[in-house]
Amino acid sequence: MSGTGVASSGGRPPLIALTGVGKIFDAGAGAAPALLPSSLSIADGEFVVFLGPSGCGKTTLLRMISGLLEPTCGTIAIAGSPLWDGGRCRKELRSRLGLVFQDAPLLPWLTVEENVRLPLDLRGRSPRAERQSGARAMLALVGAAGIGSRMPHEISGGMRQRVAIARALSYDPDVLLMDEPFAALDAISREALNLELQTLWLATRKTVVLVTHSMAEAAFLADRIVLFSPGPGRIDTVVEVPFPRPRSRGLTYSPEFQQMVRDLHERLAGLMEQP
Ligand SMILES: Nc1ncnc2c1ncn2[C@@H]1O[C@H](COP(=O)(O)OP(=O)(O)OP(=O)(O)O)[C@@H](O)[C@H]1O
Repeated sequence: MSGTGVASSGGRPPLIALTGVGKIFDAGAGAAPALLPSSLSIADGEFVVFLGPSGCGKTTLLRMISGLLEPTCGTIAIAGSPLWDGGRCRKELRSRLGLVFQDAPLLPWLTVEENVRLPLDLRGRSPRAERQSGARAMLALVGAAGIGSRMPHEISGGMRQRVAIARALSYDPDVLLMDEPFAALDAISREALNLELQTLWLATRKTVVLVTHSMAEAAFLADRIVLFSPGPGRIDTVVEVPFPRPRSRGLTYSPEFQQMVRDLHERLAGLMEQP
């Protein structure tokens, strides 16, 4: 396992460039920073995982990259253009970012297919038939073909997360931002979805930024793992994951994989012990 405190994307041009990005929620006296200034470059097509203890600012940083939350300091650039412009998130850049959260907020009065189609329907730029076929193709891509006419309460938690991913992909974003997308699932479903997410990523080569607490999930999915120090958090180290793809379930039983998980554990424990 190699690690570096320099958060670069290995010489490739960054799709996402974070420079000194930090956040203080309440700038009043005594307010503690949620994230200390942090820098990172993410290349087009990379799979990056944010890993760190609770409260270290992973979600805060992901929300800032998604354009939902304005940084207190620093700059975020998407394909070389600043995401924020005079306190406003630039819509044309935000539309290049797809979001998936832990509990997929599907609208309960719409069918699965209507939920997936919703971003396209709201934009209304393409004909209805095209939106319908696009939504079906996205459901097939995430392993949820044939459930389009069901209602959200009729499908399992794993299926709901698949639907949320299909919806995020429906408008063909360049980047998929995922905040603990599988945390609420049982271990078997989570493992299956990790395998499917890898397959999806290999097929689409979207840039993915995923937040997790799971060291095994990070080691299985990531090209690079970004380790955060505890609160007030900041990006501490970036670790390259050497395992070739496609990665199989068998990899997780190998001594190399288990060593990597142990190393991650020790690094995080070391960060927790720092004064
Ligand atoms: N809206 C908010 N207002 C005030 N403080 C906040 C807000 N959101 C987060 N924080 C604080 O910012 C810090 C970082 O929170 P954040 O949710 O980003 O951490 P995290 O690493 O994602 O944690 P977890 O892994 O538990 O989800 C925490 O101290 C949290 O209490």
